[in-house]
Amino acid sequence: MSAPPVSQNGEPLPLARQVSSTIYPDLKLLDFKYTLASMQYGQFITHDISLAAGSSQIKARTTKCCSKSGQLQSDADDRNRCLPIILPKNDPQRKDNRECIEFVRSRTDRDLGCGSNGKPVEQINTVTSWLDLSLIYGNSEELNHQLREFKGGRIRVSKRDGKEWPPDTPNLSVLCDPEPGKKSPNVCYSTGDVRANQNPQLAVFQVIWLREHNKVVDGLAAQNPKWSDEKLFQEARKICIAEHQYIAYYEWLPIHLGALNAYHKKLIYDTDQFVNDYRSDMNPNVINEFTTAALRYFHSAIAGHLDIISSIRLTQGSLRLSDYFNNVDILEENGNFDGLTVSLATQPQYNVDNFHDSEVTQFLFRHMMKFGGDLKSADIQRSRDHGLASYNDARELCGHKRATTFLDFADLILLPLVLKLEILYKSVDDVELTVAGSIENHIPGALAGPTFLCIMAEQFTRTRVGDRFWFENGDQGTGFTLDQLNSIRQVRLSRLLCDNGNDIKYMQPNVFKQIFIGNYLQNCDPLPSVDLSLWKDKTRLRHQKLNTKNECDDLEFVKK
Ligand code: HEM
Repeated sequence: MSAPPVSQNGEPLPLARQVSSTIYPDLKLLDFKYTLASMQYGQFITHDISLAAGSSQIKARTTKCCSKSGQLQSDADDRNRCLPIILPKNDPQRKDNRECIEFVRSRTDRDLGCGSNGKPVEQINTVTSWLDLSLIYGNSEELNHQLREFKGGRIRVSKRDGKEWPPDTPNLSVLCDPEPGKKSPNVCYSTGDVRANQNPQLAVFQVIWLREHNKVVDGLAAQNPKWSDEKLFQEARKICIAEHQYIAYYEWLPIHLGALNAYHKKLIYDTDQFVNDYRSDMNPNVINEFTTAALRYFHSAIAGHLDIISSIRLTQGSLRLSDYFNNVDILEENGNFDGLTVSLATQPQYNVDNFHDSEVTQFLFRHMMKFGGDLKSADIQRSRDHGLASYNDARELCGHKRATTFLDFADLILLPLVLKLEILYKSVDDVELTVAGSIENHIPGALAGPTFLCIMAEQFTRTRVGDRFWFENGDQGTGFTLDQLNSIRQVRLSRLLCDNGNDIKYMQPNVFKQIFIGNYLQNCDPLPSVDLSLWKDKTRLRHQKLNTKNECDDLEFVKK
């Protein structure tokens, strides 16, 4: 019902940390094509659509299963709350007298008293599953109201150095890990998502999109001075969500799923017309196998250091990621905001493969300690916590032959890695989706193997087809006009970085890709942006014209 899985013969599965160190060693291989923006936008998309209730994605929780210094706590045996990640005897962290890494189980429908008897528990997503910029606008009306200024349709900001930043949170010690003993006040942003301060470049995107909303809203207000705060806010929100959906599906997805694959699966369309593929019977919720396994595969693209890079792409400094988890002070110091933004568009992401940077596998959220957590172990432990389908089940569901021997896995996985699976697991049916899915050979043109691609394609279909407000659908009441839609289809993330950085003058058109032939660094101005004049209220104009000509009868006719 809720117990984590054991192996087919009833013995425990290999320790998650053992699997992590055997399959995912630290090797820093740079991707020669894609930038850190590609990795970081993936996390931004994730935070828009998924946050498992109860899982700590920023720092240790109050329920302690394993202390910060790595000792099992009294709650550790409470299997409803705790599943501490046990360190194997030969683990490097054992030398520091540590025995475990903190792991609190996700909350389920049973915890909320709404599970059904006799059915396995289900985890709960605490954010809206739609791609709706909920991490900027909030996941509830209450939070949305806290975030709004209720003047001119704007989102509340703090102004510092003449720039707009998200307001400071009153929950500094809950959401951030402030630097002890620091003289100047610590910055900790209050946004639509609790994870906004988790790492500096995630926070960069939070700031960019907040400023984009306020930029769009000011543009709309200039076109339509009579519009109310509510009208301005909702129209700007609708435009920003459309821009985000366009960037996610037409810029980001083709890189990760493969452009042809995305096209054939009807995730993207080559058209200048409306596309209305909404299905009221489509469940848009995030699939557990997607969010707890497939999408997390891109954790391997995380770089353990972040460069600070000038507008003309000279590296001016570098910082260690684990020094800046849950601490975004750096964004507002010494003009670093632009330096970190430009670095997103310049620094290569790490190869999407089975290697992970030790900044996230040894030092995650370490906050002044020598060691910290291990993201890969957490991914494996979380997949057990959520009771995911096995690799063999998922593989079969996605149209591949069910394996009966380990060698059968060699159709999709390189032999040396199959052998590692055989050493770790007792039976082919014990092999976990999150593990084997992440070592499949990539499909040409995509950044994942067939099983993860199949799960991701299913999810991204549900996310678009299950969205009644999908930006391309041309709904008469809620959608855009064709001109407006085609203007949104011009937008690029590059232009957003230019417009909403502090003072960025140059950018390559596709910031997910490194500067190369066909993607040269160029002046920001010619990069396309949404033409807000298309939102000038035509009905009012026409109304005025007709009235001035005293043609009220014609107006009645037009209305009809
Ligand atoms: C510096 C970058 C990142 C850090 C530090 C980070 C950290 C984390 C942490 C701590 C968790 C929770 C682990 C658990 O206890 O279950 C998590 C969950 C997750 N991450 Fe990341 N992550 C990063 C980037 C990414 C990227 C690039 C992607 C995908 C493109 C991604 C996708 C996910 C997903 C899908 C989840 C599960 C969310 C949920 O449903 O609760 N993350 N990440």
